[in-house]
Amino acid sequence: MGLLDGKKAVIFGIANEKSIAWAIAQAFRREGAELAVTYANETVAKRVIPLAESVGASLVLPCDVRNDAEIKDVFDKIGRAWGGIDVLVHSIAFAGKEELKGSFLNTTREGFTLALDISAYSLIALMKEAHPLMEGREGSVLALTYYGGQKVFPNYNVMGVAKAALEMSVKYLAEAVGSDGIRVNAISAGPLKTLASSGVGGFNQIAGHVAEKAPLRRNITQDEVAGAAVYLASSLSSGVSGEIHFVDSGYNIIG
Ligand SMILES: CCCCCCc1ccc(Oc2ccc(Oc3cccc(O)n3)cc2)c(O)c1
Repeated sequence: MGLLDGKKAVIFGIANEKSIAWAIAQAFRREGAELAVTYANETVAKRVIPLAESVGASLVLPCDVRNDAEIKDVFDKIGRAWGGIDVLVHSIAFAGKEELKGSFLNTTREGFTLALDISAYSLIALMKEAHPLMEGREGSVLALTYYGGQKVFPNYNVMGVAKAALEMSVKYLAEAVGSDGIRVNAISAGPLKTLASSGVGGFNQIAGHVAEKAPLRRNITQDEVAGAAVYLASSLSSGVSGEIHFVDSGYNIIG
């Protein structure tokens, strides 16, 4: 008896075996969910397709979230195959590498626009197409965020602004779709070594600081984020919406 038995879940953002989204896919499968997986581009395809097959994904589709036609195509295909969606996981972000180090003052208009488009607006773009497939199914939408969207972490720069926008979008979306029985939440994960984190200046220093100062005196794992994702995807969290749920060894409570 799995917590997600019979649930149809689409997961955006697996890039490789270190991805948070990959740990979520495995945990969802263990709990009985049926999976659809999307990948950003042909570069990551060669890693994602074998992973998706190994976890028995029913659908594996390309999706560049900057492209509204591709997003529409993904949900058309899922709608035809499944008739509906119960869970949507958004684990997507990007900023130019030159924006993720040095002074925030160096942020460019195009760097800002790109980061906000991919890392924040994309949740709204996905929800617009997913909404008709999710209404009335007590659906759950999950996004991934970081504390740098609430407090300043040098180098995180424009990604912090994007995460602030993402977190408020989670709340406005929760209000917009709540009457259709759809919940929208985010998991704010502590620093994790992923393909993405290699692009953020000062990552190792922050991860070391967390291990020293966080209540649990250690960094978290992808699997711990996945456990919270199962809870937020399942009916155990049926009363929770518009929430930013920290999985960070408690670091965010430290002054
Ligand atoms: C200074 C803060 C250190 C802790 C950062 C924790 C973290 C690690 C990874 C995170 O996810 C991303 C995703 C994409 C991203 O943009 C990238 C990643 C690699 C290359 C590149 O050009 N952009 C940056 C961070 C994230 O949002 C937060």
